[in-house]
Amino acid sequence: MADKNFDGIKIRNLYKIFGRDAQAHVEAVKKGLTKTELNERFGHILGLKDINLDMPSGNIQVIMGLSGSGKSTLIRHINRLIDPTDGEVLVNGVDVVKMNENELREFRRHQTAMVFQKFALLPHRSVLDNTLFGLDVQGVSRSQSIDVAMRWIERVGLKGFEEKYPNQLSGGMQQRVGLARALSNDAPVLLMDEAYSALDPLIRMDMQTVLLDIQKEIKKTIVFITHDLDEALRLGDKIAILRDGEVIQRARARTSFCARRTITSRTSCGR
Ligand SMILES: Nc1ncnc2c1ncn2[C@@H]1O[C@H](COP(=O)(O)OP(=O)(O)OP(=O)(O)O)[C@@H](O)[C@H]1O
Repeated sequence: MADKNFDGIKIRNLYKIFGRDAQAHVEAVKKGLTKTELNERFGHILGLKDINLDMPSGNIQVIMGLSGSGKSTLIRHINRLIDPTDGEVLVNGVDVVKMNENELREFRRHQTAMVFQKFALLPHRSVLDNTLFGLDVQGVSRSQSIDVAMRWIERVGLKGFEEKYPNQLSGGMQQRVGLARALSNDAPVLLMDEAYSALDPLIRMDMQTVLLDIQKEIKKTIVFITHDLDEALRLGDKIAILRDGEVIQRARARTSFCARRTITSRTSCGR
């Protein structure tokens, strides 16, 4: 289970500029150069601009926004699949940006797990073997890892399917495997990038229920990206909305009246 002393995720003054000479333009962006100007004058793309977010331990932080608003860029900074142009990404008080290669490898293995939109299952591995994958990478012994994997397979509702292969499962079932694999790692941070967007609406709701149920028990720090307002309001303890790489609104959810009003009226309510 997640460490009670885990200090959550704090993102401070994060900027990402895509292009060959990104660093040369960050001061100008800080002084007000817009995404359009940066692109037209210098051929660089502004991915993120001055992102500041506090994601407390045990919360589900939803990131919403239209296509191209910067959601994937943001979540990929948390496990440093993308290096920022400027700023800090503090996970449990440690700046991921400053980690060396070894520290980063250990951090990714033990502190974070990811669930992907397209499931990212290995087609020639069974449900059990897919679920074991992260534990194999962590070097956990087989006897121990099988116990852990079987527990999560059961918890996500796939007991009896351990020996099936991904192509023998529906999309919803495949995503349950993705979730079981991520949870088996027991990392305090769970990153979910459009994890449910490929699922049919009823299955999607089902998976939201599975996640909320499990979260009551595991209390991970979850970052969940979605395009869908209803999903955001159902899942999020906190919601941040991005546009053109900037946070344009924040809301607390599941007090959903306030959040829905906030999102539709473009004002702020809660931090
Ligand atoms: N490797 C890259 N090189 C150049 N520009 C990029 C790169 N990755 C992302 N971008 C740009 O950064 C901005 C944010 O993209 P990002 O993929 O994070 O958006 P998104 O909100 O996740 O979109 P979607 O919902 O379509 O996945 C966009 O303008 C995009 O074109």
